[in-house]
Amino acid sequence: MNARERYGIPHDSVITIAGTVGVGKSTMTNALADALKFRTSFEKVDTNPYLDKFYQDFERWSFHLQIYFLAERFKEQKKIFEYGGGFIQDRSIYEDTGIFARMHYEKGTMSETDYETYRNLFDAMVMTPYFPHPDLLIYLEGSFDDILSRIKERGRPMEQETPIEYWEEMFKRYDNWIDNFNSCPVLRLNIADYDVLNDKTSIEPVLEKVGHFIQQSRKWRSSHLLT
Ligand SMILES: Nc1ncnc2c1ncn2[C@@H]1O[C@H](COP(=O)(O)OP(=O)(O)O)[C@@H](O)[C@H]1O
Ligand SMILES: Nc1ncnc2c1ncn2[C@H]1C[C@H](O)[C@@H](COP(=O)(O)O)O1
Repeated sequence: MNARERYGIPHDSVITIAGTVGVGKSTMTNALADALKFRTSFEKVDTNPYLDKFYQDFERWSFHLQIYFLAERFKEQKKIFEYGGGFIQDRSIYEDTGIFARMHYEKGTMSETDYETYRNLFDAMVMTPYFPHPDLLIYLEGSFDDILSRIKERGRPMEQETPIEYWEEMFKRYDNWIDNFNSCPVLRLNIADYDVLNDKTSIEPVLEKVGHFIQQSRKWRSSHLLT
């Protein structure tokens, strides 16, 4: 029996991994996809034509970058739908608006007009009854110091040159955002409680929780459709 069957995880599940920059989303995406034999949907950082420019000048490029990310994530969403699920997605579409666009608007590095335009587009594309929400959002959390060490260790030049206050602000916003998030079921995991890089067996308790959560949420969804 494979891991997916062992933990009762449906073959068409869609699981999205959320959390602040550097917390370990891509690593968890790979570990889960490998264990479940699912496809992956990654953010393409290296080929993003705006990301470097954005880190050099937030005001000039924040709108362009949000539109780019929105288009990319929407294409990925469509791909996941066309395959009929069975995906692990690195970062949710909800974080683009709930964290990034909002933060840049509130900090004054995105104009009100640009923010409104972006929000309207986001709501028209995503917040419709036709948008398939994931079965589960896995939220990765940890201490600010641990996350900062991971950003440093990974060493993307644009992130190294960004002031620490930017990461601090994002860290606080994530805390608040996840406490109020209700677009799909959430499983919170603390990065101190597993180590999928150095201990391959530490994915097992994660899979067990994932199976449990997805079964519960599917039962809930079907009973609400029936009534
Ligand atoms: N369990 C772990 N223990 C130690 N380092 C980790 C762990 N998970 C991820 N990392 C490291 O932390 C850095 C950021 O991880 P990554 O998965 O790229 O984060 P994200 O996708 O959230 O930005 C990478 O250098 C990665 O190797
Ligand atoms: N919506 C976004 N706005 C601004 N910056 C973003 C957005 N989504 C991702 N990013 C940045 C943050 C990181 O520098 C890279 C990749 O994110 P990661 O959390 O490491 O996967 O893109």
